Amino acid sequence: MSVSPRLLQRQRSSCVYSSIHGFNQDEIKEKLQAFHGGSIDLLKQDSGIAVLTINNPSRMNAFSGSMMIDLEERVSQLENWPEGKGLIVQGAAETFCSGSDLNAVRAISNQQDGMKMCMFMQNALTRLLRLPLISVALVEGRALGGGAELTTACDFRLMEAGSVIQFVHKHMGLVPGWGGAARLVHLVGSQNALKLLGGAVKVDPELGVNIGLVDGVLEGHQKTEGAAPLLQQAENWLSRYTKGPAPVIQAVKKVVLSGRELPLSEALRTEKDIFGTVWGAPANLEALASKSKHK
Ligand SMILES: CCC(=O)SCCNC(=O)CCNC(=O)[C@H](O)C(C)(C)COP(=O)(O)OP(=O)(O)OC[C@H]1O[C@@H](n2cnc3c(N)ncnc32)[C@H](O)[C@@H]1OP(=O)(O)O
Repeated sequence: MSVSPRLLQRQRSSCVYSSIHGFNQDEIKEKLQAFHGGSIDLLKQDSGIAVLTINNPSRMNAFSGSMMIDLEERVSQLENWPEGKGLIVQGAAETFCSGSDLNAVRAISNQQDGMKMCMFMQNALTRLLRLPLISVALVEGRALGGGAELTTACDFRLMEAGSVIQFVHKHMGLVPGWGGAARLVHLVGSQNALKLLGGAVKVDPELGVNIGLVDGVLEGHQKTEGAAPLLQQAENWLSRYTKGPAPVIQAVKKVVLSGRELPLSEALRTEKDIFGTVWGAPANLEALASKSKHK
C-alpha cells in the first residue's frame, strides 16, 4: 500500500527519532520481523471508538518483533481516521501485556540492536499518545515491563479490580526504554515515579488511583455477578468524553496535547490554530442556531 506524502509528513512530525538521529526504520523493521508471533488487532467501530488488542496469549501478550511492527502500522491507520474519537487499548485473553518478548530480547541483547528497538518503540508509542483520539488503556490481569510502559502511552488508565501494573525493569537489570519513565514522571510526579521504578512496586487499582496513575476501577465481570463485560464498561466510561462530532473531540485532544507538550507561547499559538478549525465550522454553527442553554 502506498503512503501519501501528507500522511508521511504527519507521521514524521509525531516521531521522536528520524534519520537526523541516525535512525533507519526499515533496517530495524527487518530485524524485528525475524521475531514473529502474535498480532496487534485493530477494530474501528461506527461509534468512533476503536479497540486495539495486544494479542499473543501463549506468552501473556508479550511483544514479539512482528507485533512491534504491527503496532506501528495500526497507529498509522489510526492517524488517518477522520471519523475517530476514542481508542481503547486492551490485551487478549484476560491479561494486558507482559512487556517485550524475552526470547526476542535475548536474541537482540547487543547494544546497537537494543538502541534501535528502543527508538522504534519510542516513536510508535509517542505517535500513539499523540493520536487525535482520547485513549484509554484497559488493564486486566497484568501490565508488566513494556506493558506498564504501554499504559502510559494512553491518555487514561482503567484497571480491573485485582489487576496489577508493575514496572519490573529493575528486576531485569533495566530501566524503561519505550518512553515509559518520562511519561510516568509527567503522570505521577518524580517522587512517585522514583518509588515505582526504584521499588518495582506492584501498583494495584487503589494505589494507582491514589497516586493519579489510574483514572477508574472496573468491576471484575467474572467475580462480580451482573457486571458488564470489561470492554463494555470501558466503552461506557470513555463515551462521556467522546460524545459529539469527531472534529470537535479531535480538537479537544489536540489542544490538551499541545498544552501538555509545548512551551506556553508555542502551545498558545497552536491552540489558536486549532480553535480556527472549529470556529464557524458546522458543529459551532449548529450550536449557535439552537440557542442551547448550559444549565
Ligand atoms: C521493555 C522491557 C521489558 O518489557 S522486559 C520483560 C518484562 N516482563 C517480564 O519479565 C515478564 C516475565 N513473565 C512473568 O513474570 C510471568 O510469565 C507472568 C507474566 C507473571 C505470568 O506468570 P504465570 O501466570 O505463572 O504464567 P507463565 O509464567 O507460565 O507464562 C505463560 C507463558 O507465557 C510466557 N511468557 C510470559 N511472559 C513472557 C515474556 N515477557 N516473554 C516471553 N514469554 C513470556 C512464559 O514463558 C510461559 O510460556 P511457556 O508456557 O512456558 O512456554
